[in-house]
Amino acid sequence: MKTITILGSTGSIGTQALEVCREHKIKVKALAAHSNVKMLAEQVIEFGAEYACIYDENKLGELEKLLCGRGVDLLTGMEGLKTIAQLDGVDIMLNSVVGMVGLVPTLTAIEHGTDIALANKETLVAGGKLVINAAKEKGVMIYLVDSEHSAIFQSQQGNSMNRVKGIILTASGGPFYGKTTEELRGVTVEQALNHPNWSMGNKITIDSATLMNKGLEFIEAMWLFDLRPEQIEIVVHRESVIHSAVEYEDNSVIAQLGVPDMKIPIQYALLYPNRVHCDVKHLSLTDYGRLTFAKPDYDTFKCLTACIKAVTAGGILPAAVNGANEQAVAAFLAGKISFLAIGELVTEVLENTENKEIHNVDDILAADSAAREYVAKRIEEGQYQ
Ligand SMILES: NC(=O)C1=CN([C@@H]2O[C@H](COP(=O)(O)OP(=O)(O)OC[C@H]3O[C@@H](n4cnc5c(N)ncnc54)[C@H](OP(=O)(O)O)[C@@H]3O)[C@@H](O)[C@H]2O)C=CC1
Ligand SMILES: CC(=O)[C@@H](O)[C@H](O)COP(=O)(O)O
Ligand SMILES: [Mn+2]
Repeated sequence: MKTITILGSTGSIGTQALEVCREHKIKVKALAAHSNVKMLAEQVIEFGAEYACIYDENKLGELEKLLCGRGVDLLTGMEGLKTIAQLDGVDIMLNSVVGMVGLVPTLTAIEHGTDIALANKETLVAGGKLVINAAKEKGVMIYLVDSEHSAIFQSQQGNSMNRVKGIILTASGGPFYGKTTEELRGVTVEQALNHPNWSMGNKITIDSATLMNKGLEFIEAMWLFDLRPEQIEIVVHRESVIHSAVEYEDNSVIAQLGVPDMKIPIQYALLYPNRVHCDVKHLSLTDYGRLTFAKPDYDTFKCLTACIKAVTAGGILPAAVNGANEQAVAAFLAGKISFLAIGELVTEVLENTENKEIHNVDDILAADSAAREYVAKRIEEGQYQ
């Protein structure tokens, strides 16, 4: 029986991962959330976890009350996440927290030699070089949860002798596909959260609407599959049935398909290499009738362009655009800035960040903080309402 830990167990990925654990009898040793103390306590009780971490210290007292007398080790803050990342006897740590906060726990688990199932894409965007190098050095496996990267990985199975020419990274286009900048002026949070195909947490759903998500995934793919920017073609595929594809040297293209349900890649990551029953709908291609493909609109969706420019330049710029985006998305969700301001702020940070090489994790954290401060200041100045 496999034993896992989950950071971000109360979120969209975390709760679906626990469904997989329930169905496939995976032992859950530790769980962590940010502030949803009630759901965390319920999960800890149901799955018999030995450790529980609530990141927000102010909620620790409440967690103590909810888990009183159960012999669960209670943790908080970054130290708590790092403790979970270094537990012995764990086969896989699923990192499904949202945002850059996942970077240090990922590096800690790798250092400890624990395999990782990675949903937390911001970790690779900001710290790809450190994460990949550390994983190689320690011989740690990174199982991929993001649907496109799981699809690329799945499309490579049995092809280790074959040369990859490039990949096709599919994008749904989000709720605002086909809209002009003028039409995007004044769109609401509710409209931006209305993803056509996927049910996900708020931050990634906004990233899908701005196409930042595809920019983050472009960077993620470069690190995971050792690709150059020109080897990645982004294709808008409105139906989200083809989850991405790999093109080989002979121009043969191998893709992974399925209904848009994260249970498939989550289960594949946790049970790899086994394919067993998964509680999702059957894919009926005849019900779809036809599948469509188009080029993305790089002018309107500025975040996508900013990500590609950032990763092409390298250094701290991917961390900077990611930090700017995290700050801007939080402000948009809080009703402080417009939808279009997200792309403008991310671009502004890209253009105003002096690039540097990354030597260690502090370089990444500093670039992230500087970008966030820049965005917060611009919003405070009233530039982006
Ligand atoms: N949802 C999806 O389908 C997909 C998501 N991803 C990626 O997976 C990650 C998670 O996404 P998603 O599940 O949608 O996000 P959600 O917002 O639904 O969930 C985020 C989870 O992270 C927890 N969390 C946030 N900050 C911390 C922290 N500092 N310490 C501990 N826990 C924390 C939250 O706890 P709390 O509930 O207490 O706030 C919650 O459990 C993101 O990086 C996203 O890009 C990738 C592909 C698909
Ligand atoms: C489910 C998943 O992996 C998301 O990252 C998804 O890709 C979002 O869809 P789009 O960014 O393509 O709209
Ligand atoms: Mn994805």
